[in-house]
Amino acid sequence: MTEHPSPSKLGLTDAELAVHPTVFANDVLKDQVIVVSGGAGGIGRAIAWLFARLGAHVAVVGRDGSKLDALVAQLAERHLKASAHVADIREPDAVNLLFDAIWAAQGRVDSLVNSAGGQFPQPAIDFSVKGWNAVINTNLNGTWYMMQAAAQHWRNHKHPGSIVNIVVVTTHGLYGIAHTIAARSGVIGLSRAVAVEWAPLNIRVNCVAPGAIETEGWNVYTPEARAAYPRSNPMMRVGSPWEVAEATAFLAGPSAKFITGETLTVDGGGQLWGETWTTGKPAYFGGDDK
Ligand SMILES: CCCCCCCCCCC/C=C/C(=O)SCCNC(=O)CCNC(=O)[C@H](O)C(C)(C)COP(=O)(O)OP(=O)(O)OC[C@H]1O[C@@H](n2cnc3c(N)ncnc32)[C@H](O)[C@@H]1OP(=O)(O)O
Ligand SMILES: NC(=O)C1=CN([C@@H]2O[C@H](COP(=O)(O)OP(=O)(O)OC[C@H]3O[C@@H](n4cnc5c(N)ncnc54)[C@H](OP(=O)(O)O)[C@@H]3O)[C@@H](O)[C@H]2O)C=CC1
Repeated sequence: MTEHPSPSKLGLTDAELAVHPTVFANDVLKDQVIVVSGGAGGIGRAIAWLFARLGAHVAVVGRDGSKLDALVAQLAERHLKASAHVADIREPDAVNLLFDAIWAAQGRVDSLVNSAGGQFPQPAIDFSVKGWNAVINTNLNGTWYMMQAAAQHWRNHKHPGSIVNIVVVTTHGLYGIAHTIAARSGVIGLSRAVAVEWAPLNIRVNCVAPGAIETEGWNVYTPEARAAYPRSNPMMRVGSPWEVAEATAFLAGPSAKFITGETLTVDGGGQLWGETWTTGKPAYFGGDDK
């Protein structure tokens, strides 16, 4: 994967996330257990901090154990409850064992937030089979394995639950990331379908669709593409992971107890106005990319 690292860190640091003001009351998720995939990434990390600060035990999931352990240590320093779980969401057996382990250790799971995911920018006409499969397996199949394992455990334990899937805004042709638009459209459709099937199990399923949110995940885009992201919406700025975290807390918790099958867009109005060119603006559209 080609990386274009920024000279400065993108997104929010743990020190900032520890004190960022929140609209929620301190104990709104007290005693709850929340699983956050991609919990050591940019958006997942903000979600982990917010949910832990709201009183939950946060089980953070990813492939890189050292990143997860470092985050759990940072949370523990502030007397916040968290545990680190290494798993590749593309491996259904590992995902099932993950939920077995969290239930065994914590005795409950209340919410699942799927923030693990990503893609690389490339014109669709040039996608390789391996590249296409990497994006579909991660974002559609991986998210599904997590959703199904969470729901099966809730059914077995006769416990209510809620799922929030972090997706991408799919209403525009977002140039250069067609594979992820396909995968995320699948997740949105799937969420709507199982919101109905799983309502009898007292499981709600919603999505949050972020616009351009500054995180280290952006290192897969060129500095020129990143510099243009503020023009992707009429607020003329990029979003913060905290803004996605608060929308996620709203949907995951009791504030959304009558909401299911919904997708909440957090994009500064980008669906209404703005330009997003993940591979640069082509000459055809008035840009200078050949
Ligand atoms: C309308 C509303 C307006 C809204 C405005 C929205 C604006 C949004 C702008 C930004 C959109 C989204 C941003 C984000 O989501 S950033 C945060 C997410 N994080 C990432 O994306 C991190 C990087 N991506 C990943 O890690 C992916 O998950 C990935 C699928 C690439 C990783 O999977 P895996 O580890 O399996 O992948 P590999 O590195 O092994 O690669 C597998 C094959 O994929 C192909 N590939 C990978 N990178 C590239 C590349 N840069 N170019 C072309 N092809 C690539 C390739 O075939 C790989 O195989 P090989 O290595 O063998 O060649
Ligand atoms: N930032 C943005 O502008 C936007 C982001 N999004 C989406 O929001 C989600 C979070 O994005 P963001 O936090 O910025 O991205 P990051 O790249 O910062 O974080 C993604 C996390 O996902 C984890 N992950 C990736 N693949 C797997 C896997 N197979 N199994 C387990 N964990 C995995 C990674 O951890 P590890 O490497 O340890 O496995 C990483 O911590 C993604 O789905 C992203 O596409 C949507 C719209 C815009």
